[in-house]
Amino acid sequence: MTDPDVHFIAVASGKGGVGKSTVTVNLAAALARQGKKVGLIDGDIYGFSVPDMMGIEEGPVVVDGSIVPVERFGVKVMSMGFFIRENNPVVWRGPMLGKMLHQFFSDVNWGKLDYLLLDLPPGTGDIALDVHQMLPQSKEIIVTTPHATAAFVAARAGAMAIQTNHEILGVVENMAYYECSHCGEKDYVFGRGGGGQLAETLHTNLLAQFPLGAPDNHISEPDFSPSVYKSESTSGKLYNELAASIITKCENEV
Ligand SMILES: Nc1ncnc2c1ncn2[C@@H]1O[C@H](COP(=O)(O)OP(=O)(O)OP(=O)(O)O)[C@@H](O)[C@H]1O
Repeated sequence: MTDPDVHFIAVASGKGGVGKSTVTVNLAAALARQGKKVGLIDGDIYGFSVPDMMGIEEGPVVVDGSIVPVERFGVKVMSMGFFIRENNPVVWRGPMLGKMLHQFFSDVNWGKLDYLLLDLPPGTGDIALDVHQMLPQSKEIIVTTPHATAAFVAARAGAMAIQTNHEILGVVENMAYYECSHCGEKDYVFGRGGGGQLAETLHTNLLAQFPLGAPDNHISEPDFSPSVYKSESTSGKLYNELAASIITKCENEV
């Protein structure tokens, strides 16, 4: 994957469970809805979850010696999850995982892409560092919840991005509030201000704030997925706005 026209965007977080993978798959789907050619690498190699979150049931196929990624919601996806039977844990050591990730870039037939998103493992461990170094040209989005501690820990992931010379596109605050479906009032159940505070610490912008709430998807729908919000839902619209601002940031630079 050496095409100079591809925008690489790594999505990082300090802590696990803040919604990094949710943000990655939804941003990828929203970019695809805006007509972009999008790839997604599930780099959370021990804790892969992207295929399940997107409702992918099939695996990639090999054509002429190269792996063809699975396409879902217009997004081409590669994940360690495709190569692990059932839901077994990955018991490989770091260097093997690094090699595997390398192959996701080199041996996969991505075709023409505008954006390649990378769901990083949480934190600042070896694999996160490997991935940062593997993609020197990558930009980054840092995901946090509004809680002050989450934002504090996420600042370390931001510092890693800066140390590896990755440009930070901005901060996304997930689970920012709960909006009452009856009266519309917002309840800041996990506290307030973490995203803004993190953006300030990293000298960047708060790009988006996503509310609490699972997608209103039903298993009987033909394109069911547990985690991709419908375009016309409240969160889906916010993801469309985030995708538009990412496109502006990435494509309008000189
Ligand atoms: N805005 C949200 N509202 C409700 N639930 C959410 C929201 N965002 C994420 N979740 C849920 O929170 C859980 C953690 O989300 P996710 O897996 O995206 O986090 P993560 O940061 O990638 O975690 P890890 O790095 O540990 O894999 C999932 O069950 C997901 O469905």
